[in-house]
Amino acid sequence: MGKGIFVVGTDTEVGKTFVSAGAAYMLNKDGHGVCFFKPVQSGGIYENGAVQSGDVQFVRKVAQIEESYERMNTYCFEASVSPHLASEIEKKEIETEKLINHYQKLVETYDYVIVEGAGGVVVPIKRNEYCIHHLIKDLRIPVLMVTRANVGTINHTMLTIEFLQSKGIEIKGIVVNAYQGTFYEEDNVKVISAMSGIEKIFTLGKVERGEAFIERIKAEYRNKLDVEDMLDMIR
Ligand SMILES: Nc1ncnc2c1ncn2[C@@H]1O[C@H](COP(=O)(O)OP(=O)(O)OP(=O)(O)O)[C@@H](O)[C@H]1O
Ligand SMILES: C[C@H](N)[C@H](N)CCCCCC(=O)O
Ligand SMILES: [Mg+2]
Repeated sequence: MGKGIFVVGTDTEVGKTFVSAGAAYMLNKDGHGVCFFKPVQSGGIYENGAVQSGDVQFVRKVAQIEESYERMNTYCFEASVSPHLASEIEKKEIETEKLINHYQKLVETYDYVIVEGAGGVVVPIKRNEYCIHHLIKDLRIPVLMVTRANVGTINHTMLTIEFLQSKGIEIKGIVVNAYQGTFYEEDNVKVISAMSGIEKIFTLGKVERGEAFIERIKAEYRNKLDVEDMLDMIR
């Protein structure tokens, strides 16, 4: 039986997929059996005549995961809105049992499973019923938080931490993403560290797009986050 970690963000577009890809790559390179799981994707992309999860495709590419696409994503909706609304628009009900079962199958097969939600932790999967944090509880796994580095992150990060702790969800660490080392970003990390008491806080730099983007992401990861740190969090 393997272990799972749920990558949560303080918002959408903070870099959950970016961080998941790097983490999966590091573990894979170190010889561990690792898979990525995106239970619900909204804002899917058209590929080979079907709507697919761009997050799954990105992580598979960076980490060279060979698992079939179907096992790595349960629901994928085209509308780029909250999952509960995307599912209503497309008249496809999300069965939460399915999400749990798919995760179970993966965690029985792999040493480590990296799960990515959608947006932040209070994003609804089913209207008035079930959110990302409910899924985290049902999967019984700890979380790795991804936060922005820039101005505004102290508030978002602390609110997310307080909320997760109030639900009894364990936070293994924080990745402060797209960190550029400005004086205020440096101070943001200090403040979050002191206010939260969370020991494992890492920073990942902003990788410029263009040629060899994937290779530069991998290099950024190798330089910043030791595989032992990653294993420490996920174990
Ligand atoms: N450190 C970084 N350097 C360069 N680009 C980055 C970095 N982090 C994220 N990005 C880019 O920013 C965009 C948003 O990141 P990402 O897709 O990982 O966010 P997300 O939190 O997974 O969003 P969602 O809630 O939609 O799943 C992507 O295009 C990604 O490639
Ligand atoms: C479409 C987007 N990229 C994500 N997949 C879903 C983000 C949902 C955010 C909902 C909200 O917090 O208001
Ligand atoms: Mg994502």
